[in-house]
Amino acid sequence: ATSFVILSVLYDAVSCYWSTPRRIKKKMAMQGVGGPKPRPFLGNILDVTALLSKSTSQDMPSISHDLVPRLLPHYLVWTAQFGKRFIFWNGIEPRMCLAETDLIKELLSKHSAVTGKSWLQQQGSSHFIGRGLLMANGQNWFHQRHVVAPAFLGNRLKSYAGCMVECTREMLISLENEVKLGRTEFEIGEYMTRITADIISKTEFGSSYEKGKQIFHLLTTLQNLCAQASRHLCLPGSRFFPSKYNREIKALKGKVEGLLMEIIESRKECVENGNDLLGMLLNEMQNKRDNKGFNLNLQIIMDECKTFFFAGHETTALLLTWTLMLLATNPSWQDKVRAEVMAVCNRQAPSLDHLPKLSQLSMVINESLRLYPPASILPRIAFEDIKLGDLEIPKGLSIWIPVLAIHHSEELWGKDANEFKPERFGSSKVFTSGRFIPFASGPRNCVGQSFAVMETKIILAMLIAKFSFAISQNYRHAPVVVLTIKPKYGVQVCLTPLN
Ligand code: HEM
Repeated sequence: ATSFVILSVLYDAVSCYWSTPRRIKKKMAMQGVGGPKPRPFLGNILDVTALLSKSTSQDMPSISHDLVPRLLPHYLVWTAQFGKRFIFWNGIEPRMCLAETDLIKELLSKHSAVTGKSWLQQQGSSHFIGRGLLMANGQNWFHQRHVVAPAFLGNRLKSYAGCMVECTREMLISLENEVKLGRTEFEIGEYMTRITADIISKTEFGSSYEKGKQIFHLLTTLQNLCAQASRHLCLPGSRFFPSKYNREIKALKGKVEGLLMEIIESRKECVENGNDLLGMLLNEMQNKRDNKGFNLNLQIIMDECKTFFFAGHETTALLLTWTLMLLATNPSWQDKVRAEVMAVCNRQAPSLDHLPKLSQLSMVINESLRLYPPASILPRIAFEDIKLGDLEIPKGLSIWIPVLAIHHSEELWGKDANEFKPERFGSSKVFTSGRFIPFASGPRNCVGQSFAVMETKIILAMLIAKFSFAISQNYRHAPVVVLTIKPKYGVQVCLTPLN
């Protein structure tokens, strides 16, 4: 029996590290899809790192939005060499870059049930978000999505607006107080990170939100540690090494889950009344307890809570930060949006009736999502052989959709693709062409999209009505990618209160 186990482990290792990737490579090569030569175990990781460290070694010379040469230099090098479709290797995982919008649309809609998140991705994030919705696959994903989606729709979604307004009011008071004390320059990204954390903590945990914020603080540290540790994942068995990272990760994970359990325990008696996200999940767990089907257990509930924070907090903060940078450097659009907010809201806090009327603001937000999409890449893996357009995609192939490159493509957007021109979102045609995918598309799109847009509109409308802002001399334009697109040194703006 022991030799059988050893043989089967050996077989799995050879299959995972050698024969499967080579089978995939051969099948794609036969269809004319080539790519750069990989190194053993590391694939093309070193090529990507070298190109990126060169392209991001300095700040951008001006506030230009031409981000692809800086943030996806490998995409440019390899498309020039191999065409629109090419395969590169992230360690042992072959990845096909797919930039054709009709094929992307087909993949994300028609094939959503037989594609999902790869083992490598799940491993990289397993300690901080586990198998929450973002990393779930197959039937588990399907059930989790059905449980979670109602929390982001209709009246439930609307019920979060009051909390968003309240958190923004608090932020504006603190900004006003600092201005009164003589401060003029603010790193606005810090404020946006804090307000989106406040909002998600309150909507997730209701009255336990202070403890929620403590959890989120630990989760951020955990996420950074996991990002560092995942660089070594290409080495077989590395996740089992008792390294310093792995020990720290384990300890932090235990602390986060301990605190989450404390909140859950304290809520046991009042589960029925929970009108926050956690309450909804706990209710669902009680209702379905006797069902034979999908079991929403405490571990999944904890993973879901961590996932909402991870997926919803930094992305929205970055959307707000980049939009403020764009408005600070385009004063005519700032004036236009302010005039619209004044006309629609008439010095009141934005209400649910006001939000759809803020069309100039929507156009600016969309243009910001196009130029600076927080999620710059969409990854998928094929769980079965798929026929995609003229391509036969073999089971096990990872597909890498370069959202940033699609959003900046001159072929798709015209010669002014790298310019800030919100007016291009004046027509609804933009949304059907498949070239605008900041929230992905199809059944597995962002479940929090409406939440994020509502939050962004409320915060920006309230901020723009209180302050005018200009970019500071100290701002250094240096976007970098660390999972999301970030301003390396923050965004410094000078605020002037409006009367
Ligand atoms: C501007 C803000 C946001 C952006 C740009 C964004 C973008 C995205 C994208 C591109 C995906 C697909 C990822 C993939 O499948 O690889 C996604 C999924 C997801 N997002 Fe968002 N998101 C934002 C805000 C939010 C918020 C506020 C929440 C929740 C409170 C949220 C929760 C999720 C979840 C749970 C998923 C996984 C959905 C699934 O796989 O079914 N997101 N988001």
